[in-house]
Amino acid sequence: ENNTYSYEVIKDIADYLLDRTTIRPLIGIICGSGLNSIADMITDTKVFEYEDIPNFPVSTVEGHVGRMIFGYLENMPVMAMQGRFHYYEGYPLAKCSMPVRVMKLVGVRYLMATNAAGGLNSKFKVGDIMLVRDHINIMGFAGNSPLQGPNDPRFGPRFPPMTNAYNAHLIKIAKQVAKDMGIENEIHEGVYTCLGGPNYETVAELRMLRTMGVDAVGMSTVHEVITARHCDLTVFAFSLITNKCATGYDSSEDEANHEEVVTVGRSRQAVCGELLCRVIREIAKECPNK
Ligand SMILES: Nc1nc2ncn(CCNC(CO)CO)c2c(=O)[nH]1
Repeated sequence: ENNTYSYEVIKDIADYLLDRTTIRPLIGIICGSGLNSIADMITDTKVFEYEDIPNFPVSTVEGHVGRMIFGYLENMPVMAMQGRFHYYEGYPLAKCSMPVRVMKLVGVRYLMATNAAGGLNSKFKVGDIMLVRDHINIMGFAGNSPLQGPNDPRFGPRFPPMTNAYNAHLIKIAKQVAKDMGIENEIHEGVYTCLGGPNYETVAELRMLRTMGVDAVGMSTVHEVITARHCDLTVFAFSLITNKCATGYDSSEDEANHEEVVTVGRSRQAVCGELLCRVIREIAKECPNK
């Protein structure tokens, strides 16, 4: 059943974590495929393996470990998920997104989500970073939403708005940070969509998505962001473009494969980590009493 995580169960998980660390995170981070080293930058850590957290799901995807890391980045208290849950693993979207509600009840105010994605926009090169300006919730078009089922008003409203789901101020900061880092020609802004997976897309599906204005395709993030906006977290997200989507039928177009996704992720995680830390540094300046 979609909403197997009641407020009370989520609260118990949050309390389990809060009882075992004095760290009180303001920022929640989700590490995408191959981007686990972002969490390795966190200092003064308290690490929880997912399997040790009562009622928490476990990650089953290669390239995804399964632990929640509390600690500090740029002197900001954070909690980071190394390994997330995907719909293609057989988890309902509400289960994939429940860690965001745990973050909310732990006291987090910002969600920073990263993912690996296929580049659909022809301007994107492998290794580029796309700041998510907006998303298209394709799975929601068929009624598949993490918010399906009874609404608990303690999290948020029955019908939450999704305009400006991705905070424009943080996108502006990220673009300035990219300029400071000298990577403005590897940074883009665009629309992300999440498909159920685990199969990659057909050429016809990719052409349809491109026609609909999608710039990058993945299998995560959208439902986590919907859940985050429902409980009023400020959202920042970026996609690491790990491969170009094949939009032609000639065999020269490279076929997506997971090993390549993780390899590119690992090769670009330093710049991804640097970008995230510099945005956090700017957030820290705006949160005097952290
Ligand atoms: N064409 C295409 N290229 C991609 N590169 C990474 N991902 C994100 C999905 N990552 C999966 C499998 O690599 C693991 O979660 C995708 C995708 O969904 N589609």
